[in-house]
Parts: sequence; C-alpha cells; structure tokens
Amino acid sequence: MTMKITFIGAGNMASSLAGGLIAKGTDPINITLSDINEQQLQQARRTLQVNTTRDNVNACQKADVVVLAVKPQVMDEVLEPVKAILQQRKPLIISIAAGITLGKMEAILGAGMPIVRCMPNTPALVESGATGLFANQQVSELQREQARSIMTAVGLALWVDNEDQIDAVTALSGSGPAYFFLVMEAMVAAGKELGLSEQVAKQLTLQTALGSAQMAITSDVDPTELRRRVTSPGGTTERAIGIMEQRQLRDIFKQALDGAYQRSKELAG
Ligand SMILES: NC(=O)C1=CN([C@@H]2O[C@H](COP(=O)(O)OP(=O)(O)OC[C@H]3O[C@@H](n4cnc5c(N)ncnc54)[C@H](OP(=O)(O)O)[C@@H]3O)[C@@H](O)[C@H]2O)C=CC1
Ligand SMILES: O=C(O)[C@@H]1CCC=N1
Repeated sequence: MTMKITFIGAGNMASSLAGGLIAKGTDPINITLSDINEQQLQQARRTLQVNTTRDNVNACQKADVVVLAVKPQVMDEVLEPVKAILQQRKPLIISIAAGITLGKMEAILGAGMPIVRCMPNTPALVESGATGLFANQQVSELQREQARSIMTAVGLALWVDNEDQIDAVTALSGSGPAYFFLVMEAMVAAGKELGLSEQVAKQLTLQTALGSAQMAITSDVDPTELRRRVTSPGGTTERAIGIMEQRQLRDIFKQALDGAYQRSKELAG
C-alpha cells in the first residue's frame, strides 16, 4: 500500500525504520524525516535519499502516517506545535517513544486521534528488529495494517493485548539488545582472561550468539532443552551453568526487567 510517512525525529530509530522500509520497496519520495538537528538530516539525505525538513508542522501537511521518534522527554514540546495540523488531518500517529502513554498523547492532541503506541528495538537497523504494538480505539483496520506493515519491514511485529504490555515489551525486547551486548562484552573479557586474543574472543563470542539465536529460532525445541543438549553430565557447561545459577542469574534478569518496566512507567511523566 502506498502511504506518505513522516518521521518526527531523525535519529537512530527513525533512520533504521526508514532504511528498512526503503529496503522493502517503499519509494524514498514517500518518506520525510523532520528533525531540529541538521546533521541528522544531512545523513538521512545522503544515505536514504528521503525528503528532510526542520519544520515539523510542514512535515505533517501531507502525511498519511506520522511516526513520533523523539525522546520521551521532549514529547510535550514536539506535540504542542503540531497538534492543530494533526487534529485537522487526523493521520495515523505511531509513537515509538518509551513510556509515553496513549492517554498522555490523547490529552495533548485532543480526542479522536488514531494512535498506535509501539516499541521496536535497534536490530531494526539490520532488519532483525522485534516490535510490540498496541492501538487505541480510533485506529481503523486499514491503519492497523499500515502500522504493522511499517514495523514488519524491519523485523518481527506483534500486537499485544493491552497497553500495559508495551511497558513489558520495552523492558524485554526494547532494551533487550543492550542485555545481550553486555553478555557479549562479559564473555569477550572472560575469554581474554583465559588467554585468548581480543579478536579471537570477540569473533567466537559473536558467532556463538548468532548460532544460538538461529538455533533457538529455527528449531522446534525450546531453549531449556537446547541448553540441556549442550550440558554434558559432569562436563564443562554443567560447571559454568551451576555457577550462574548459584549467583542468581535468573533473579538478576527478573530484577533488571522489573527496573526497566518501572522506568517505562515513570517516563510517562
Ligand atoms: N534507541 C533505542 O534502542 C530505542 C529507542 N526507542 C525510542 O525511540 C525514540 C527515539 O530514540 P532514538 O532514535 O534512539 O533517539 P535519537 O536521539 O537518536 O533521535 C531523536 C532525534 O530527535 C531530535 N529532536 C529533538 N527534539 C526535536 C524536535 N522538537 N523536533 C524534531 N526532532 C527533534 C533529536 O535531535 P537532537 O539530538 O539534536 O536532540 C534527535 O535527532 C525514543 O523515544 C526512544 O524511547 C524505542 C525503541 C528502542
Ligand atoms: O533506553 C531507553 O529508554 C530506550 C527505550 C528502549 C531502548 N532504548
């Protein structure tokens, strides 16, 4: 379906999403990126050949879909100046901002606006993103399909059952890439301690992460069983996993995700 899409905010996430859409066949002529930062816009023009502007109101003039891709902390100041044009035209609004609730956006923009709140993640940049979406009552079936197709262009996109679950998605897959990167950092450092060069430790770590994710995704077997198959009785993995369990790794993840979930709630302001 041909639609004109405007991104307000042309940072990491907007350029990943726009890049994914273009890779999947959207003509860059139908994409506009609006930002206060000229450097971001220059880069977008150079790498994506999209339309760019520093005028958010102008960027909303012809859009069928407006993606809000600014930091949660500036959402109020971004929405106030565009609210009249959005009210007049009622495009589909898709917010990717962490924590900003539908209620908050409806309160600023006024009633009757179709809004999808969603949470993608940075692997969208390599078309391997994971996104949770939730729509308000004003979003039509066609608009639901538009929102889903935008997010599917950069990876997996799943509707969740209620808005609260978007905060859970934020804690799980929104922030999730950082958890895996931390594990990679820790494994490379530990490999170095055991005498491997940085380069070898890094290559082996990254390939192991990729292989494990590919196995878990492509196999019918769940991660618990896949782990069991690596863990020979009395072997090396058993020793390592035993230490992780003893150090309460599961509890650390539980607390960490809970912290991210609470922070998502706080960001609503
Ligand atoms: N990074 C991530 O992993 C994820 C982020 N998100 C959400 O996506 C949103 C964007 O994040 P991200 O792309 O990382 O952030 P970035 O900081 O990379 O991009 C935001 C852009 O918005 C610009 N901006 C600030 N004020 C305005 C304004 N008034 N009008 C237009 N543009 C403006 C910023 O300019 P300047 O830099 O000059 O301030 C910046 O270029 C956030 O709300 C975040 O919660 C969602 C999922 C994952
Ligand atoms: O850390 C953040 O607040 C954003 C949202 C999810 C990933 N990055």
